[in-house]
Amino acid sequence: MITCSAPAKVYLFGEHAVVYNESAICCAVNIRTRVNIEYSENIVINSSLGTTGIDYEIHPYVSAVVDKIRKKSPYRGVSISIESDIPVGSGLGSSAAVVVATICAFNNLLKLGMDKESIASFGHSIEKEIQGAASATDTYVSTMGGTVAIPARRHLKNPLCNLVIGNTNVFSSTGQLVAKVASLKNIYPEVITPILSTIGKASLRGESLLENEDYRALGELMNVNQGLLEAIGVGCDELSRLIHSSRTAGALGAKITGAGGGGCMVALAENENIDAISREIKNAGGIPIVTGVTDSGVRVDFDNE
Ligand SMILES: Nc1ncnc2c1ncn2[C@@H]1O[C@H](COP(=O)(O)OP(=O)(O)O)[C@@H](O)[C@H]1O
Ligand SMILES: C[C@@](O)(CCOP(=O)(O)O)CC(=O)O
Ligand SMILES: [Mg+2]
Repeated sequence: MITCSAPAKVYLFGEHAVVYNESAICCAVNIRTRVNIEYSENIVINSSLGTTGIDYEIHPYVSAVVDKIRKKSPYRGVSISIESDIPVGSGLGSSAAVVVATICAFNNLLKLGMDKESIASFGHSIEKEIQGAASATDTYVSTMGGTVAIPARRHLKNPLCNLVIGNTNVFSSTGQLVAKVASLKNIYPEVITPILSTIGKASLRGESLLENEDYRALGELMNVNQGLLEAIGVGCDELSRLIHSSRTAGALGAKITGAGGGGCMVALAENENIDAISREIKNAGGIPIVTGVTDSGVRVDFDNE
């Protein structure tokens, strides 16, 4: 049996805009998905979503990995069992983490000899296949860990501040939200394109603020980014409540992370405000998760094959 795990991620800046090649800053965070794999008579995929064979309804991402690897290097069967601390369909990159950890597990079981760059780019091809348009950000950051400036893939200083995530517990499908932004951009290109490009500029400015450890300004620009995400239609009442409560409780900045339309927000917080922010997220109907950036991307946790 082999166990591989991969982390979730949050965007300090740039979700959605990054799909149109604008800049983004994305951090791997300390919440992980673990994938166990072993040889078996046939193909079994087990997760909190159910137990299936190859099944593009219930396990589209894992099924796509299984199919693609089988074409490259045929094998008889495997049993895959997934345990995850990352809420599914919540903007924390659960899809990227499960894809990257599954590829890593196959890589070790079948001795495919893939390096991390190949795992990340294989992961991106799967996200594109299932999600429709998809940036390479989630799969890259989940593979490599750390705080990464996109598109340069430059590792930045990890923020010394805390990250308080608030989960609305409202499921949102990334594919649908990406399609919604595409449709808005199609109808009003002269309005939406500059908004996406301004998000990219906020992100670029964020790179130097992060390097200078100017978290006050970083938070202020995260709030600007939030306004622009609202403008492209990916906000919702539940997210707004958590974002505004976090700011009232002292967050330096707070915004959606990931696709939006539900899912999670992230607040940048100094130590003394963590408890108040968590409490206010709870009072506003959300589930708080206090976390930090991890440098540990995808990894093998156990291998006795
Ligand atoms: N633990 C898991 N086990 C099986 N599939 C998962 C798991 N986590 C995520 N997925 C897959 O990823 C999908 C959610 O991906 P997505 O819509 O991109 O949201 P996000 O990546 O923000 O969580 C799920 O519907 C499921 O297909
Ligand atoms: C909206 C987007 O920028 C991020 C989506 O992240 P998540 O799947 O919601 O965790 C899409 C992408 O980059 O492919
Ligand atoms: Mg996803």
